[in-house]
Amino acid sequence: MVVVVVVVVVVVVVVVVVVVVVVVVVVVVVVVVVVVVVVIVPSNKDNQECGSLNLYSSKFPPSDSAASPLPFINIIIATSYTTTSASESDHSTITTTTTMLMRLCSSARRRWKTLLWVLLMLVVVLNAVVFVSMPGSRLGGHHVANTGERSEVSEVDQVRGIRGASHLQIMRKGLDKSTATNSSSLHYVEGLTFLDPKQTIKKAWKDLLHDSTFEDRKKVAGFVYNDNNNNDNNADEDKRRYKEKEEVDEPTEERDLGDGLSSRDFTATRGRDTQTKHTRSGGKSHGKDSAGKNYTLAEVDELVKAFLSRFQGSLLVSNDHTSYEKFLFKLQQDMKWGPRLQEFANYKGRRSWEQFHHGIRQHALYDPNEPYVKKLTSDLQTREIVDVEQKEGGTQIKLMITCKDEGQALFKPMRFPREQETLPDHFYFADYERHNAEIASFHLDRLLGFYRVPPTVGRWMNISYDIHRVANSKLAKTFFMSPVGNWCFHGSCSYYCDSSHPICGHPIMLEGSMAAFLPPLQMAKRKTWRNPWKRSYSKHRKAYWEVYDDLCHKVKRKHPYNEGRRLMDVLDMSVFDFLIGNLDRHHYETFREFGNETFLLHLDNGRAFGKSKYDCMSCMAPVRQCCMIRQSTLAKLIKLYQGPESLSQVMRASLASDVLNPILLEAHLDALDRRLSKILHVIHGCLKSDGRRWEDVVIDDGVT
Ligand SMILES: Nc1ncnc2c1ncn2[C@@H]1O[C@H](COP(=O)(O)OP(=O)(O)OP(=O)(O)O)[C@@H](O)[C@H]1O
Ligand SMILES: [Mn+2]
Repeated sequence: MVVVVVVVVVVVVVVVVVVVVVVVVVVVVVVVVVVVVVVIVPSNKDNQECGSLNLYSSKFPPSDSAASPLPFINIIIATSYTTTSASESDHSTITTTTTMLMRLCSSARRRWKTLLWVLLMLVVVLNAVVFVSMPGSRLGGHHVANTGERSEVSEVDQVRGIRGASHLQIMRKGLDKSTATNSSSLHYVEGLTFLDPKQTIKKAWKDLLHDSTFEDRKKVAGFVYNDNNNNDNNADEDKRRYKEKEEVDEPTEERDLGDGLSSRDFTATRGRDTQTKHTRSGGKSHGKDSAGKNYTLAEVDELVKAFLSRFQGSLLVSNDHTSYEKFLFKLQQDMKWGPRLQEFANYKGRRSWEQFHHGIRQHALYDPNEPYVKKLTSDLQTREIVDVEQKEGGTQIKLMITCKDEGQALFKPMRFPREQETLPDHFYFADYERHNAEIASFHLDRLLGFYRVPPTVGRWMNISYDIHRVANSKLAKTFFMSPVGNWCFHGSCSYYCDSSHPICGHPIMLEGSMAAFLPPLQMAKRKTWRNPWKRSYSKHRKAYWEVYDDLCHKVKRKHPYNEGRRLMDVLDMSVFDFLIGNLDRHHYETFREFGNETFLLHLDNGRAFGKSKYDCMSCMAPVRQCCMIRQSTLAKLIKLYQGPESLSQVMRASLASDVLNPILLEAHLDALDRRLSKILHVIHGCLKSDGRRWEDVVIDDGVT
C-alpha cells in the first residue's frame, strides 16, 4: 500500500514538474517569437534587404524578399536568422528552442519520449496559432504592419478587379491615382529633385526636354553617379569606334548589296547629270550628310523616264521643284476616306484621343491634316501619367499607360543604345525591339501617305515618378536598383522579363515610345490575319515562298486577295517593311466592321531598323513574286528618287520634331535612300521581264 502511495506521489510530482517545465518553455518560446517577429525581424529586414533602397516605402521591397506564405515557417526562419550559431548556419529552419526540445526528446527515457514528442508538436502548433493572429501575417488577413496603408491596398485591389472588366469605365469614375494617398508614402526621387517634373521649375524642365540636344540630356540624366559618367565615356568611345568601323564597313566597289546589286552599280551613274538626278542637290541642306549618297541607277533612271512620260500631266507627276510635301498633298486631294467606326461616328469628343478614335475611317487610321493629330502627339509626350500596367500578349515587355486625360498609350522602353545593331548571329525573332523603330515607322508611314501606323512619339519617363508611382502591384514588385544605382524594372512575361534583362534608367530617366492606343476591342473589334508571306520563325526551316516563287499566283486566287484593295495593301506593307528592315511581320490586323475593303494596320514595328548595312531583299518577295505595285505608291517613291528632297532628307526633317531626336542614326537614314532605289530596281526588272505591260505591274486600284 505504502509502496503504491509512494509511486503515485512520485508520479504526480514528476507530472507536475514536467507540466511546469513545459509551461515555462512554451511561455519562453512565445515571448521569443513575439520579440523576434515584432521587433527584430522588421528592422532586420530593412537593413538586410532594402539596403540602398530604403528611399522607398514598404511598397518597394525587392520581390524575392516576400514573406513565406507559411507563417510559422517564417517564424522559424526569422528566429534562425538571428539566433543560429556559425556551426548551425546551414540555412536549416530549426530554431534554437526547437533544437533544445528535440535534443530533450532524443535523450529522454523511452516512456517519456512519446509525451515529449506530443509536447513538441504542441509548441509548434501554438507557435502557428500565435503567429496567425498577429498583424503582419498574410494568413491573418493583413498585408503589412502599416494600418494606414491596409485599407488603401485592398481598395486599389478592388478597383483593379473591376478594372479588368472595363478600364475606361473605371477611369471615367474619376480614379486619379496621381493624387491618391499611395504617393504620399513613396519618396520617389529623394535627392534627385531636379529630375522631378513636379518640383523642377517648369521652364527648366521644358528647356531640358525641348531645347537641349540629345547629348545634353544624356549628360543630365547621367549626372548623379560617377559610374554612369564613366559609362558615358565608354559610350562615346564606342560611338567613335562605331564611326571608324562604319567607314571601314562602307560599301566598297566589290560589295554585294543584295538582289545582285553591288555598290558598283550605284556608283556607275554617280555624278552623271541626268535629267532626274540634278534636282536632288537643289534640296534644302540639313548639314553635312543631308544630301545623302547618290543611289541613282541607270535602270531606275530609265524607269523614271518612262513613268514621267506616261503620266505627265496627272497628279502622279509633279514639277521638278515641287517639294515632296506639296506633291503628296496634291496627290491625296481626292483620297477616299470612307465611313467612321459606328461606335464613335456621332461623338467627336474634346480630347485628342477621343478625336483620334472618332477620326478612324475605312481607308485610313487618321487624317494628318486634322488638328487633333498634332495635339495627340503632344499629349502623348507630355500628359501626366496616372496608371501603368503591363500589356499582356506578345513576347516583349510593353506597358499600357493611362494619362490624366484618360488617353491611353502603348509604351515600349528603350533596351539598348541606337548605335547597337542587331547582332549578326541573332535571328530576327530573337532580336530586342527598338523604341526608335516604332517612332521612325510612324513617321515613314505618314510620309508615304499610308496613315496605317498609330501616332507614335518618343517620351522621357522618370522611372520612379511616371512608372513606379502609378504601377499596379504586379509590375511594381519588379522594380529594383542596379549595382551602379540606376532605377530598373523587368516586368513579368514569357521572355526577357527577369533581372538578367532589366530595363534601366540613366540613372532614373528612361526613353521609350508611346503609341496612341486604338479603341478598346469591345467597341471596335479587330481581325488578325496571317501574312501570306509569313516567315517560318524557325532556325532550320524555310517558308514556302522562300523556296518557291509561285506563292503570289496561289494568293491572288484566294479570298480576300482576289478582289478589292487587299493584295495591293499587302504589297504596300512589303515595301514599307523593306524600307524599315522589318522581318517580323507575321500578322496584320484590320477593323472588322470595315470588312475586307479597308486598310491594314501596321502595328508592331519594333524589330525594324536593326541593320543599317543590310537590305532585307526577302522582305520584297511579295512585290518581286507578284511583280505588282500600287500606282500611287510607285508615284511617291519616284518623287522621292527624283527630288528635290531624298527620302532620308524628308525623314530627317520629320523626325526632328520628336523630343528624342535623333531617332535614326545617319547610317539608317542613308539606308532608306539605298533601299528606295532597290525597290524601283525591282519594278524595273518586272517591267522588263516576260513582256509584262505597265497595266500588269503598276496597278491603279483607286487607292491613293
Ligand atoms: N497602338 C495600339 N493600340 C492598341 N493595341 C495595340 C497597339 N499596338 C499593338 N497593339 C496590340 O498589342 C499586341 C501586341 O503588341 P506588339 O505586337 O507591338 O507586341 P510585341 O511584344 O512586339 O508582339 P510580338 O512578340 O508578337 O512581336 C498587338 O498584336 C496588338 O493587337
Ligand atoms: Mn514585336
